[in-house]
Amino acid sequence: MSRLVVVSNRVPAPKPGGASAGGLAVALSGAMEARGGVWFGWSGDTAPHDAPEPEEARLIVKDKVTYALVDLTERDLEDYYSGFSNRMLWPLFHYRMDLTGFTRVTLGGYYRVNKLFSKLLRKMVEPDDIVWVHDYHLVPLAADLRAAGLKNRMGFYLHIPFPPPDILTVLPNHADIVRGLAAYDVIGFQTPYDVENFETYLRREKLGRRLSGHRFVVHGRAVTVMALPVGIETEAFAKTAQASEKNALVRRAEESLVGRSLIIGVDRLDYSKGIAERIQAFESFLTLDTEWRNRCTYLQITPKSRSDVAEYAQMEREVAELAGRVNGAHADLDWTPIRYVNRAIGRNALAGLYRLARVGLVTPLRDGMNLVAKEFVASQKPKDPGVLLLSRFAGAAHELDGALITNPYDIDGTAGAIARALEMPLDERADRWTRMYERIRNHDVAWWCDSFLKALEQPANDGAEVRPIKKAAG
Ligand SMILES: O=P(O)(O)OC[C@H]1O[C@H](O[C@H]2O[C@H](CO)[C@@H](O)[C@H](O)[C@H]2O)[C@H](O)[C@@H](O)[C@@H]1O
Ligand SMILES: O=c1ccn([C@@H]2O[C@H](COP(=O)(O)OP(=O)(O)O)[C@@H](O)[C@H]2O)c(=O)[nH]1
Repeated sequence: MSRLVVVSNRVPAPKPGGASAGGLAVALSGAMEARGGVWFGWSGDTAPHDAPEPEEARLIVKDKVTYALVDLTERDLEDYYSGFSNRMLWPLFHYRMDLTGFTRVTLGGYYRVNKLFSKLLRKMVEPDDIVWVHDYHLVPLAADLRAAGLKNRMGFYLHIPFPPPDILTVLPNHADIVRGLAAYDVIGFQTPYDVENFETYLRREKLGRRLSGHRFVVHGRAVTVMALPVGIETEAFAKTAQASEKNALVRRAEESLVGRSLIIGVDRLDYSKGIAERIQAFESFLTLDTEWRNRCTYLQITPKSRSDVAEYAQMEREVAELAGRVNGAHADLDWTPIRYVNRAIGRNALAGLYRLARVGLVTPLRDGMNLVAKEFVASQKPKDPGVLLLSRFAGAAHELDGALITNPYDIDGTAGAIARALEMPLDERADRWTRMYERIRNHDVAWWCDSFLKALEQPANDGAEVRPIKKAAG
């Protein structure tokens, strides 16, 4: 078995109190701990503005995993992470052209950091290693590594949606980004919709086509393209949830409900998650279904995220104001309808809270997958499960057909679905839950990881023409 080298912007390197809220790190941690290898990426630390460019990554070895970490300067983070990745690619790929901000400076920073990663990484990669790069921050990395002579098998997985061509082409360097993808041997997307959008883009822009099945020609190079939905450690998560009934925080939360039904939402504070629309739907539900007043509590756990990006800072204010306004309008002397928590909760307690909840609200406006939806399902009591309300715009909706599927833009429709979920009889709840649990048990994170690596480790021998990759501009 070849050594695996995983590359991602965020690396959950072992550090005291380092609980990470974010699905990529959560998904990969289990897989990396099981297989071992090298995990390369940003350390999470900021180097001083005038620090010399690093010549080597900093290594931390824990069990089977070597974490190879790079500090980035404030300028790099501003341009590459906050700028091009999170102010251009993120909103655009989540269908939010209105929130994008493109500048040549941030674009330059994106290519600059990818080149820095390539410079440090190629010193560590051995000829037999397989390299698996994750997410939109690092698309050009393989082209840079190939330009430096690396011939390894390299795969790329996109954790966020791949948008339709009319949206993607808003990106001034869209052709370069897709040329960057062509340097990989295997490209993984979350859902068949993403593959469909990719294929339509190639056809319309005349940059490639499907050969057959999973094989595509992209910019003249043959690559494997797959829809492979990311999973969770389903059975381990279910056990954690069961054990978490005794967790002190969960017990406190349960006692504080004094018998009221719990409705839960767990999301990074991100406009893609539809938190404001969800709060509005909850308010509409309280207004329409007055008999539920003082009989349910909505707990929204929302750690702050990417606060250096202006759109996130603005959203922080708007959501806090909205939650405050709804509470002001509907609270009673002994009841606060919405508990809005801005800190990250550890996964043990989270599992117990999901299990306590009668309803899980997962209503993003657009989401690559959404692991919270799967964690909620994994945590339920088989004999008395809660109900998942799931946006049709989450990747998870392609798999979790036992959820109540909602349109988060339809505020009153979502309000009606909350009432339906709270009132759903046990046999229907159990039937829906069983279908979903079976799906996530059979398609867990180990399945996802093994399926991708199998495709990456076995070169396809289809004789398709492969011509050398031109270096991506930057
Ligand atoms: O690293 P951050 O900027 O703090 O953001 C956290 C992660 O958010 C995104 O997660 C995505 O991956 C999940 C797992 O596949 C998926 O369920 C979710 O729908 C996606 O939004 C982002 O793609 C990651 O790179 C970030 O680390
Ligand atoms: O307070 C929190 C909030 C979230 N999470 C975790 O962060 C991940 C969020 O992943 P998801 O795919 O739902 O969305 P993303 O944040 O990656 O867009 C899930 O595993 C959550 O359990 C956490 O550990 N603590």
